[in-house]
Amino acid sequence: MLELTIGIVGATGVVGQTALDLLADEFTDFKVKKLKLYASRASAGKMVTFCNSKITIEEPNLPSMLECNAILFATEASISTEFIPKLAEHGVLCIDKSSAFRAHPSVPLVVPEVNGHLLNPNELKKFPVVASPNCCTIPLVMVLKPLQDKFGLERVILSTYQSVSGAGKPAIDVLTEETKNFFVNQDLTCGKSEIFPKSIAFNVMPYVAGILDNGDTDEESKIISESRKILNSPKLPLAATSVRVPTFVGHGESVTLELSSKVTASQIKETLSEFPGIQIIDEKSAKDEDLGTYGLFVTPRETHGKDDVFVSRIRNTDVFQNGISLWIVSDNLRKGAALNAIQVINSCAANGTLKALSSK
Ligand SMILES: NC(=O)C1=CN([C@@H]2O[C@H](COP(=O)(O)OP(=O)(O)OC[C@H]3O[C@@H](n4cnc5c(N)ncnc54)[C@H](OP(=O)(O)O)[C@@H]3O)[C@@H](O)[C@H]2O)C=CC1
Ligand SMILES: N[C@@H](CC(=O)OP(=O)(O)O)C(=O)O
Repeated sequence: MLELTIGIVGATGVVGQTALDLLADEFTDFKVKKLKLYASRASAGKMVTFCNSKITIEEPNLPSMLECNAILFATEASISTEFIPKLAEHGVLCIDKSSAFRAHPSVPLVVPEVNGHLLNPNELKKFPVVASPNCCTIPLVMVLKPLQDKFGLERVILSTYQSVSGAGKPAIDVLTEETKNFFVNQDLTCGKSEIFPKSIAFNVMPYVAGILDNGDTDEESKIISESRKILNSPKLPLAATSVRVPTFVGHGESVTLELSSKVTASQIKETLSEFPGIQIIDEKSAKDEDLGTYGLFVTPRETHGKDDVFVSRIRNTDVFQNGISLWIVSDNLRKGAALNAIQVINSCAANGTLKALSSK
């Protein structure tokens, strides 16, 4: 098995911490020979325990990062922009969780189950950078891809229900504080925090990141453009409304789509259940005792710590000629972020990319 030195930039954040958990689980096909952790100046010097060894957090710096075979960037886009081109030049595989390189024409935007064939060792040898999509894009394309391949995809209308962990660790603290304030001080002013423009506790907000000139939010625009790139369908009509809700982990997505041919709900179930990484929980006619762990449908909280993308509430709708509505939910920190990135490293270990890069 390939033994690798792996780096995580943003190791103290929610995505970085999830990546650490996943690497400690040893679910990967490669072995972590050495782990190097990076965060901001405020965290530099702190110790993190990983598999019984203590690792000192460093500020990102090129000499140290060049010791890595692969680095996961789980911090803001400006850090990726600063370091990734220099590391790539030296043959370090960079997996970027930020949005910095997602639209770059020479950078593959990869969900391994959907377009893992883009992890081509010959191409990655030239520029070893892989972008990992937005946490709503990943589960959405996991569901759209098998339907597109089998039935043809005409259009998509999406509304998201995004947990606060999508906005990082400080956002989890804001929801906790606002909730405590309500119960302890009976204070529920609709004031803004440093993270959200209005109070998020006991509220919902049709606003995830800034609003662009066309009226979409930045989040909506990313979901649209990234889905089109991954599905290789640059003109796919896709309308998205991103909504922040007061849950901690797990993003939900309500999707209505039009397919090119007439399809029943049971054909959709059959097709999706054959796709790796998807679980269908949609037993509306079952008796209570036969419903299993998740019951009739899956909620965001139930996905916490789970790797799969869950699909429920699959049904025909007459709003389009061949219309289908369904509910998607997954752990935004796992498949929506850290897990997808580690799967990319895994695939690059398996297909010879990392071996080719180390001999560069
Ligand atoms: N959360 C999610 O669901 C998803 C997040 N992403 C993307 O992943 C990235 C990380 O997000 P998330 O974990 O949620 O964010 P967090 O706010 O939880 O963590 C941010 C991390 O970045 C570090 N950091 C901040 N400034 C610097 C710096 N100058 N140099 C090095 N490290 C720095 C922080 O270190 P310190 O603790 O020292 O401040 C911390 O480790 C972002 O690009 C985000 O857009 C993508 C998909 C989903
Ligand atoms: N913005 C998303 C998470 C995220 O970080 O997305 P992106 O990597 O596209 O900025 C959310 O808040 O739920």
